[in-house]
Amino acid sequence: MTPAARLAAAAAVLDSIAQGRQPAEAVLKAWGSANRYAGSKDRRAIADQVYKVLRARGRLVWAMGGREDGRALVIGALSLIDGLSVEEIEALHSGDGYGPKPLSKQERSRISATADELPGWVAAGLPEFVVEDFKETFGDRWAEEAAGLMVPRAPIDLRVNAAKATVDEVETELREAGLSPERTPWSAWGLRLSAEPPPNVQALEAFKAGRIEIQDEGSQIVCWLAGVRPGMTVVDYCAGGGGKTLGLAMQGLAAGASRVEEAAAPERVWTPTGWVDPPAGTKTKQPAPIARAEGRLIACDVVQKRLDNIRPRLARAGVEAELIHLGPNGGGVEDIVGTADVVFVDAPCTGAGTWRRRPEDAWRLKPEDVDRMHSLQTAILTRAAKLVKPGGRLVYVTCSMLRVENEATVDAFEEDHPGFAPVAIAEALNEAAVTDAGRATLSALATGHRLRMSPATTDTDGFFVALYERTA
Ligand SMILES: C[S@@+](CC[C@H](N)C(=O)[O-])C[C@H]1O[C@@H](n2cnc3c(N)ncnc32)[C@H](O)[C@@H]1O
Repeated sequence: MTPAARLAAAAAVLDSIAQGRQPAEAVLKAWGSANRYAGSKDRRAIADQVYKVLRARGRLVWAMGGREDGRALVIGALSLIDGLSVEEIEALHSGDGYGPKPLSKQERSRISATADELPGWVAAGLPEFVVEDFKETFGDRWAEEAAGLMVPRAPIDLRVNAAKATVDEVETELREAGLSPERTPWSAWGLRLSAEPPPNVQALEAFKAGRIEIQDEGSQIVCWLAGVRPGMTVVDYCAGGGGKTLGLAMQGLAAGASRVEEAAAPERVWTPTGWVDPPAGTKTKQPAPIARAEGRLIACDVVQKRLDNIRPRLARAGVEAELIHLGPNGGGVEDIVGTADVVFVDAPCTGAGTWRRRPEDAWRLKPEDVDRMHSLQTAILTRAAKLVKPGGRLVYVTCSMLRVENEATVDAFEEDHPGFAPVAIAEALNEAAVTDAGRATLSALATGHRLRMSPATTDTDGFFVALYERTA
């Protein structure tokens, strides 16, 4: 494809992203499948152009006089981000072949204009109501936090599965596969891969055999703060894709079972009616060992499909868990009420902490979505709290950076639940699978029982966590 044709394709992809709810990555993949003539270099160049625009969208809409279509945003990016002259941009818009049609008078005048003074929220690259929330939360540091959220190419973090390997073993294995993993600074079980060039983690033997999972370091840390120990009853109340379920399971491994003997473990396969042993002599690709945690691990969700999707992940990791499909008002867990040692609430949220990976979500968010999330989170936390036994721990987590979903939600919970006492993050870190640097840094960042991580402060996705112990 010519450079001009790639620009036209990027504009079309941006229009599809704006019209739907699909992640940008999925839209790009679909475009690639529908346009087989595009080679890998073309697809890469188009993806780069698309993400460049998504990360600077607010600024580009502003520069292009309020236009939000893909063509205008691509033209704006060529001028504002790539620094191309009007003539260079015109040359790419000759209308020849599959390239975009010539610039209109209005487009030419927009990119010829000297840059206006940008309002703060436009310069920050976030929606205006988000910037207001950031100012309240971060004070003078708001712009730094906002910039961190829109940085390109967030690294890819892996969590090593203690049931199957050590960090040293996986690090060696990945190096032998030609990758350059580094230890994550805070989580003791994390390895970090550069996003450039993008590694195909799912194709790695270590992934297929369940020795690693893709999990942001911040997400690993919130699991370690749950304080799960062997023998406990642990409820992952909003289990979703099961990422945290697997992290929690790792903490619950009995000391003696922390490494599974692959040869000794029976191979079992998942069928719709449960786990069965395959007939003698059958070879199966199912990862063999089940690292049986002592106690109970229960993963709940209101969406059955999400629970179904956890099964292969559990199987790959060699973990057993009970899966419970919750009713719309939390029905289905009556027998657990007041019995759980740990209830982990990874609440539905706007995902504003992950915008460095999915910048398109920033522009889809409406203020009313955030308020709706706050109400849902408060209701879920209240329901989930009932499952905690006296002396047990309640963990509230979001991957949002917004005060309304974090401080405001736990403020409301604390006011209505005097029987839940705060547990200091610093105290929880003493038992957590973190490095010495992690213990020091995260303790210093915490405000008592609340901790906020972010791209700007911890180089992780944005996470908020609050810890409680049921005292009455
Ligand atoms: C942030 S996601 C969980 C991500 C997951 N813990 C992980 O690490 O992969 C939130 C989940 O909460 C679920 N959810 C939404 N409403 C709920 C409710 N009322 N009760 C329990 N879970 C709910 C959603 O279906 C979604 O899967």
